[in-house]
Amino acid sequence: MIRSRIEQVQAWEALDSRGRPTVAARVRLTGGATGTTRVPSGASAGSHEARELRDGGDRYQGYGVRTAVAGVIEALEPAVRGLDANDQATVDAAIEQAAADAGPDRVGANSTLAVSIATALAAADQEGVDLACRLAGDGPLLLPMPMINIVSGGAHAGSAIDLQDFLVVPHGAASFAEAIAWAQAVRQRAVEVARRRGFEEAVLVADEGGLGLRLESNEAAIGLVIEAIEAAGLTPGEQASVAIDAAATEFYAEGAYRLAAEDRVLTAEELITEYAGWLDRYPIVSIEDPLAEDDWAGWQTITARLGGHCDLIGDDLFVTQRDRLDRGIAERSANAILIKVNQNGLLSRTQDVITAAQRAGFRTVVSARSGETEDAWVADLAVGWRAGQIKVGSTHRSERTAKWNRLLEFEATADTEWAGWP
Ligand SMILES: C=C(OP(=O)(O)O)C(=O)O
Ligand SMILES: [Mg+2]
Repeated sequence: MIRSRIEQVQAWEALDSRGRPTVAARVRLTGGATGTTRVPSGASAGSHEARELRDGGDRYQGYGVRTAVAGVIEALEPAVRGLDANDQATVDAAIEQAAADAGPDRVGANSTLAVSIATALAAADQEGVDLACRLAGDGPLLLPMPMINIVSGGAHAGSAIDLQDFLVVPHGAASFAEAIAWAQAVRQRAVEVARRRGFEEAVLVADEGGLGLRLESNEAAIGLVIEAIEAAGLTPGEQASVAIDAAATEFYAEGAYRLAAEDRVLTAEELITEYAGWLDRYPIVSIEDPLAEDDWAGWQTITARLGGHCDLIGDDLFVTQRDRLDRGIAERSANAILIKVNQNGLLSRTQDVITAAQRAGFRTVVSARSGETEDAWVADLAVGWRAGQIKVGSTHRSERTAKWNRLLEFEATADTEWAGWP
């Protein structure tokens, strides 16, 4: 008997970290192994992402996923039952075909990802190894450099400021554990810095655990992170620097970038000049989504101007889709990519995207979503695919610490390499 055949797929509604329903699934194999997962969900989602299916109507204010759960049971389980879970590509192809046959009103990317990931976890369970080891094959596991949210704005913090994330990158750390310890100290000090500036609400955390502060400008958030780095006893630029996720699609409309917190409207050229000024004044190692998802011309301009100075990471630009990445590589738009498996909807296709990006010399950052769960497998993806960097939120929310703790466990118990600043 082949013990790794898929015998059963179960699915149900679980809750994500925003308290919204999300699809959960369990895959059981003939040998008794199981894989269980809950899928994450974005708030500042790109419009070209694989679509998650939501019920609409009044139930859970339109956030229910009963239809997506039914899609797993009725459309996907019959398609994958009997397949070998060790053959992820064949399972994913069957999921993709069944999803296409059923149509987007019955099966969403949240349905397909649940089965795809649960299959990979079941196969790892059957083999008695971590998912990271299966993904790495014979290669060594690489612990990624973390970037950790300190100040939040945009869709994750009630638009307190316009740009979405101001993060710390502890690139001078000698190990992953030291990197987390430094980042945690910076996050802790940021609360004190904010209180000194009169922000009593600095105890409030945004969706990914950053501080949601109504600062006087977006640039002020950079200054606050730098001050917190210094307060933690670290040297900005040498031991720790700033990363930004502008999530610019969220403040772009009709050809212009509107910074509401500063009452300014900028063209792409003016916004690029703004970023260039920040790069002159502060140690900034990366800017994610500096421009909107379809502003390809702006992306070309910023990559030509600033690509030699920092990572320009495409999130909403690429949405972990191969065709958009290929265009970015050909046109020299961006020099790095954010990898979010639920933007794609299938594990093996996501692996194809990160492999293509690495071959093209792009930096790669595996990322969680703003709506997360206690699942930690995103850490396995980063380590097994040797991404080099990871972004899963702050050190102050347990759906985030689940991932940091998984990486700390890898460092303490497995044979790993430390990416350092890749
Ligand atoms: C993680 C992010 O946010 P969301 O999940 O809301 O898209 C992001 O924009 O990088
Ligand atoms: Mg982003």
